[in-house]
Amino acid sequence: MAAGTALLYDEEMTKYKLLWVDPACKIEVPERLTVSHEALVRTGLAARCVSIAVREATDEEILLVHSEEYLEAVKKTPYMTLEDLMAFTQQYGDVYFHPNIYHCAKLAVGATLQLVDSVMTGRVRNGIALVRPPGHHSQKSAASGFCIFNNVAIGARYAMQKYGAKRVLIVDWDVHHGQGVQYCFEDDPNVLYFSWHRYEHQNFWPNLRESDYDSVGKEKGAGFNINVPWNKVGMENSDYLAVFFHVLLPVAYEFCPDLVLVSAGFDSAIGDPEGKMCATPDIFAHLTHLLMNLAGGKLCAVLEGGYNLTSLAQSVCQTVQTLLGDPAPLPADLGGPCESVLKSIHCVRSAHKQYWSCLKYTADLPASELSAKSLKVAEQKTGNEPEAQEQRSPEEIVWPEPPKRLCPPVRTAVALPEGVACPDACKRCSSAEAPSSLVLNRIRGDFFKESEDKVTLTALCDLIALLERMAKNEVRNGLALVQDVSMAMVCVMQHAPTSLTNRVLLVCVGDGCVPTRITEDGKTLLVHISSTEAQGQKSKHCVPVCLRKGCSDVAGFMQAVLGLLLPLGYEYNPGLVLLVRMPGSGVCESVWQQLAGLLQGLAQGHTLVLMQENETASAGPTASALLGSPAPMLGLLGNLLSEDLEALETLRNTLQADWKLLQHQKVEEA
Ligand SMILES: NCCCNCCCCCS
Ligand SMILES: [Zn+2]
Repeated sequence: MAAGTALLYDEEMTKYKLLWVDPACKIEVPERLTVSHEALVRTGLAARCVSIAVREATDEEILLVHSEEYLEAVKKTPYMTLEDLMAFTQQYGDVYFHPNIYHCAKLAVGATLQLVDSVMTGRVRNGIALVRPPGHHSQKSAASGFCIFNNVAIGARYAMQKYGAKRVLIVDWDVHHGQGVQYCFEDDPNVLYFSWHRYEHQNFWPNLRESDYDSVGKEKGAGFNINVPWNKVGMENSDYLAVFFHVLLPVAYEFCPDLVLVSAGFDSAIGDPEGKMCATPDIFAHLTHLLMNLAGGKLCAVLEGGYNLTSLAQSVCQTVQTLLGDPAPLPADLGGPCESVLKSIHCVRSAHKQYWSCLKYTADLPASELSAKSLKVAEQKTGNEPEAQEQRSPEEIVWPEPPKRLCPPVRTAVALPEGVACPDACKRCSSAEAPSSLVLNRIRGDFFKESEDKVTLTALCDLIALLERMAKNEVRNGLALVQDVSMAMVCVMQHAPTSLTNRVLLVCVGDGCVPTRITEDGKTLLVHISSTEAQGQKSKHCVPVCLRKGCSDVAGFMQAVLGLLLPLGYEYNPGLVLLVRMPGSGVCESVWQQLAGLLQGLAQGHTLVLMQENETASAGPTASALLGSPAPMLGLLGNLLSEDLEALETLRNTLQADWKLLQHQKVEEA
């Protein structure tokens, strides 16, 4: 299993800049790279990465995307006079040339390809290339938006040609639409391009009609181009997460890529003069985490935009720290997506429902939306400006520093019955060392008035000992094999330190009943995925999910996780995630590992997995997920059962009054 995070950077790419006056280009400065790299060095993150040398791209590599005419023209720029450079620049939009920019553009592509090599060969698990000039706006025969060569588009073609990558997912979280990438792959079903971008009904650069949600790709590529327009500024963390849960992740898992490229632009962060959004830098820790179990963890992030030097540096650090495997606290008070984003999400899901079975049950767009589309086009004629923006200048906007992250010395502790081997790299935890007799008495008092079943008692104490070490942040997460998972659940809820259990997300996988004393204690959110219709009451804190084919239904299970469990978990923001595998759950190993991997984005990674002691075969795979190994790819998901999808949709529509992050469509105004 590949490990390690690559970091590609070379100060040579700082050696070009704007040589004349152009208000549209003055924000693209060399300091963007130096502040990012220096922040990684200062925080000690750079030292934890595997430094990979950059190189120049070859002509052949550049020609994977660009025309010979364009390449030949750019080759002449190093020898141009200032006047010639200005004249040459005139033919393109919002970009500038410099005698050294061709050299730097080759290094940006070369760095990207070195990163792809390192990940595809397994030298590292994932990585980031800090490059300039950026790439996602440049086209076959045109420079655009500070971009000369399309780094990520070339990277995708290179991965398919050299490594036989079948399906490449490109996630473009930059605040601008990477039209260059869209044009490159719009008829290619092997490259799924996802972009969100400031649009304001075509009033924002690059002001393209084809940046809207109804550009879904062409011919064989139909369905493989996803545009999420931000029609207002000021988008927040909840908006970004809602789009991941209700648009990107369900489709990305259905697409099942064997490589993820991120056009990592950070002009979508707060303080950026271009984006004018309000999402805080720590959101990139979670966006990164949510992508890290795709493609067996093969993720290459390539810098695009980001023009506020403070939020850029913080966002880069947040991304790298998560690539390195460190857990992140959730952003504070996550709510639901705003009205405008609800419309965008609904429009995108509607435009793509015919291509992706996970979107099949998207409700029709309200009539108002459809007419609004034509209305908006009408409005273009008037070119009316979006409403007045924040009066403060971007430099004056302040936001809290991203929170420090806990990194417990022990990643995974295990409480196992005698005779069960401790999985590699895990630390065995036994009560022999830890809790005072107080806990033992408490447990004895609760569980064993009469019989003194030593074995069970010891197992429960081992479990509590593990949780006490988790509460002290000596241990990040844990795995316990127990005789009776129901009893163990009750024991955890009763005896674990309250710092962990004041809000517990309890995820039960498989048939079986959960002790009601748990679901009524007001400090638990239960999500129970099983094959049986909900017997007990359904409530805000008790969410039964029924998969008619049971937990062995990979597609249904993943859609329940991505579109229901994760949004609930992020909004609930638990102190502990208790993941329980009920006896005979039938859940398949790789789905179980996906779940154990994804849930570690919550509770700062404090996940406790409970399994029946006879599931020793699953102890190894579960431990590897808890240790941070990416879950195996699921392969192409089978078709979703209509009844399950509909039931899931109904469940979300019922619960969204209480859980706003479940909102994903604009229901017809009453
Ligand atoms: N207000 C200045 C207009 C700049 N328009 C081009 C932006 C390119 C971003 C590349 S990520
Ligand atoms: Zn941008």
